[in-house]
Amino acid sequence: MTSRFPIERIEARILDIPTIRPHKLSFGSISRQSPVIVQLWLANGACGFGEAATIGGPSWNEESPEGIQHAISAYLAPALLGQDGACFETALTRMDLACKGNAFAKSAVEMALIDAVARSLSLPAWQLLGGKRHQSLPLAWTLASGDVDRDLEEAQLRLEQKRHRIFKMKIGARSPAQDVAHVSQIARGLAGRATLTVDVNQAWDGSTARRYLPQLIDAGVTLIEQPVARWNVEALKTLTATLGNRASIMADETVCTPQDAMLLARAQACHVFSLKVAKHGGLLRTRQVAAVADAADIGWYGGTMLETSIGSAASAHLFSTLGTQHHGCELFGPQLLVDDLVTERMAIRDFELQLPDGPGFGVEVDMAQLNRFDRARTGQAQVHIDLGHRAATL
Ligand SMILES: O=C(O)C[C@H]1C=CC(=O)O1
Ligand SMILES: [Mn+2]
Repeated sequence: MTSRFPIERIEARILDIPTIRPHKLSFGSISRQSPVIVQLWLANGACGFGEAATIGGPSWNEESPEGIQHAISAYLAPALLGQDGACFETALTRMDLACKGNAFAKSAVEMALIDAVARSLSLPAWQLLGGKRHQSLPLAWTLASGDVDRDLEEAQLRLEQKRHRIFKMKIGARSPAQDVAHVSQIARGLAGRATLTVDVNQAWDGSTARRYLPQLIDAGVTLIEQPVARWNVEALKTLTATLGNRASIMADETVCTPQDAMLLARAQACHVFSLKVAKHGGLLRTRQVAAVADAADIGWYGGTMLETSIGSAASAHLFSTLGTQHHGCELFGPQLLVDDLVTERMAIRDFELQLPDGPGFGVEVDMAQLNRFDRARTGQAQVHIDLGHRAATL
């Protein structure tokens, strides 16, 4: 069989882009994002873009920007050069043979491949991913300044602008009692005008979660993300069974592979999966995890790793193809960054992200912006996270 879209060149670079304010999570505080941006050229001249963003270097999970860039240039790119770019599954299998794990790195390459092939065909990426079912999705914003007044100010503004009315609060860095007080104050300030989520990012053990989650639910929280360590499926299962009639439990770090999804589904250990293209290892594998959710009557949420508009648009194309049992999305990454890499961002109207059309992912990359933030040009140091008072308590 002759190759229709031979892959000619693949390049990966690390960018450093400051955030508009410190973003505080259970494991530390970040003040910049360091996405890896992939460019993939086909022999026909088409070029696609992909992105893998981590949070706090290798703090959210094992992969770091430096490791991702290395995996791509040393192992994944050589496995794909000269291959037919249109055979997406074969490309994924070749990457698996060349490299175990490294889901984020693979996702960035697969993204660039799908963008390049879709552009060659003058099609939106969603056309290659099953077809568009949603024109827009409710868009959440994360309140994570660490300060109640600042969080409330941010939320008020975003409500007035009709951009967001779902707010996710990052907790788990302070004591559970302090977190309950913080969340309750915000809930009182926004009463009746917003939906509230908390993301504990694995910080609590099972008994802390059993004791404090009911208090957060009493305060008005309706969706609870990854309250316990990613291995702690037993605790997730208990929380799902006991809190299920009052709030939904969402798995994030626990659900990466389709096998993780099966395990959670069999154990009835959550109500919702947070889907993230990077942790699932690409757009196609995110569809596999979503299919398990669908088959098990589990809902989905369009998650983010705080990508620029490149990775966010790619995720938006995929999310636009998924089923109806969703809890909206949080593709707000571009808004948290001081600047973006595309000429025009996806639009937000009436609290909803307008899901883009093509060609490819439907965003045009501004090469001057890529060069402006390129670590190879700016010579920035590899500083990713401030462990702050979390480390001081150890
Ligand atoms: O969900 C996460 O764990 C990571 C990320 C998503 C939104 C946000 O503020 O942080
Ligand atoms: Mn999360």
